[in-house]
Amino acid sequence: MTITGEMLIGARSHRGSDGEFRAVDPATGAELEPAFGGGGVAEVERACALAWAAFDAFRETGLEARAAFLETIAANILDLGDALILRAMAESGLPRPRLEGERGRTVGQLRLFAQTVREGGWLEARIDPAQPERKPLPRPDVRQRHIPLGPVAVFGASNFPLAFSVAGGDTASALAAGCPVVVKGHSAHPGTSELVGRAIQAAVASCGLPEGVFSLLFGVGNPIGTALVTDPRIKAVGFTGSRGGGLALMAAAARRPEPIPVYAEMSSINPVFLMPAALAARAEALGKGFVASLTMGAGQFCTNPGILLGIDGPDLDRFVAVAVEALGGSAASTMLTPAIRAAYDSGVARLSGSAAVATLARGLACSGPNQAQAALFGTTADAFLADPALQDEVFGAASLLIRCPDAAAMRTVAERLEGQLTVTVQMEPADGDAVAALLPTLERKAGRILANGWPTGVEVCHAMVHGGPFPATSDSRTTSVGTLAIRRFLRPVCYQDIPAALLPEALRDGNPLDLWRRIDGVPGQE
Ligand SMILES: NC(=O)c1ccc[n+]([C@@H]2O[C@H](COP(=O)([O-])OP(=O)(O)OC[C@H]3O[C@@H](n4cnc5c(N)ncnc54)[C@H](O)[C@@H]3O)[C@@H](O)[C@H]2O)c1
Ligand SMILES: O=CCCC(=O)C(=O)O
Repeated sequence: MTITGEMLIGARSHRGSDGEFRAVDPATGAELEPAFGGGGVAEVERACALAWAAFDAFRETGLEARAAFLETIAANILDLGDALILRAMAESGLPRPRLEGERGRTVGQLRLFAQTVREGGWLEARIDPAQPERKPLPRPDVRQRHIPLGPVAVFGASNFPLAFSVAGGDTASALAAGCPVVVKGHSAHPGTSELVGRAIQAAVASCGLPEGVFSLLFGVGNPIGTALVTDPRIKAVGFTGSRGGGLALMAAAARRPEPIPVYAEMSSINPVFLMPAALAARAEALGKGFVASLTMGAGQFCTNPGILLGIDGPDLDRFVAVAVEALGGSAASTMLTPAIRAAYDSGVARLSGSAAVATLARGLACSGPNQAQAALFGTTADAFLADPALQDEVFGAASLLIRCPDAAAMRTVAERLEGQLTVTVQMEPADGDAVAALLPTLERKAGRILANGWPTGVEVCHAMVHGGPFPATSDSRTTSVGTLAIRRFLRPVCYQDIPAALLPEALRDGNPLDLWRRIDGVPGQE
């Protein structure tokens, strides 16, 4: 399939005329063909008009039809073959195994949402039958189902050009909910975005859906994103990116005459608590495991372990010695974009320039453009508590070890942390009491709590929470990975004393969709 540099607006391909840009191969610095035409207000207007026109029909598609649509997208992505992997490698600098794995994750995510749509539990159908004889007042017939919010704007993330981009979790969960999607593609991987976008566009056509169900827009700079978020037909936003970008879009959405939710995943340093018995039992293995997680994907994971806490002592010294050796031998890696590399360098300079921070190790020297060295820094609990800037995210393979004098200091630092996507405790059974004392704090700080794993590597499943309190995300009640993500794009509607013939299928007597429903408070398949 040829990459044309065009946007996809409903069924049409369209070249924008508001400037142009090219992808850059971060490993070489070379620009990649073709040039992509930038879109503006006119393209946003067209895409949103089509999305709104498609909404009522799309939201009433049958469960099987919508599930089949998601599965067709998955099949179309696989049919792109190696061309997709080669383009994504060239645009991201990420290695083939990573991208092939990410393609599998993207396809699996679409199929998991298809299964979820078919099951229908997301409708959360509830029926409280009328009780005309009730005294002193009769009870009306009250029924509830969830319906989609409306067209959703999705911002593709730079660091996962497949699993968090055009057909990523935000798009998959929004489409599963019955929401048309307008994607603002990331300028770091426009060719990858166009290929996947055409896979979705083809699925819309082959499944007989209204063309406005999906559009893909590109723009030069930020104006197009702001125009999209402020278009009145857009009813929610999915975003993964910088804290600044997320906050700006949240502000734009809040200023609208009709404010809308922006589900932004922004920043997290994912603290790892090295508990005493775990260090005593396996400090060396923990040191190696930490460095492997830190340097995965050049550290460009939102789940990257950016901070470690341990209690001072010889076992922590054992951990440091192994981590320093492992990190010191880690090869420099190509980062996604010059801007992300510059942000990383700036963060590393800030830490290494702090009088309260020691540089414990740096990775092997860079040997090509846009490469970055891993870094491990150390400080004390007191110094960390004295300088809030020390918990600012450094997006990349850099981490800060905090030496605590005792468990109480570890708990004090934990209380001071901002909201996180993940917190991890490396523990042995003998650490149980200490972890129990920490857990209430950890629950208040994070969306996901791990024991003895590493935060990088998010399982796409029903129980996953990839979210957390601000500033990890804009809404701690949600997740952007896992089937609960569909909830972000749904709202409940109550039907009171509505004539049976006018009720949606999900709420009709006889349960024609064979759903699990809550009848008079009792769950079942009546
Ligand atoms: N939390 C995460 O998972 C994650 C992922 C990638 C990047 N990041 C962070 O973001 C930084 C920059 O990387 P990035 O380019 O992916 O993120 P970014 O926030 O700069 O851009 C993400 C997308 O949002 C758009 N955007 C950003 N700010 C905007 C604004 N004010 N108005 C309208 N649209 C806006 C961009 O055009 C892009 O399409 C990284 O250095 C890192 O700190 C975080
Ligand atoms: O970068 C954000 C998502 C991280 C992720 O999905 C993973 O760790 O697998």
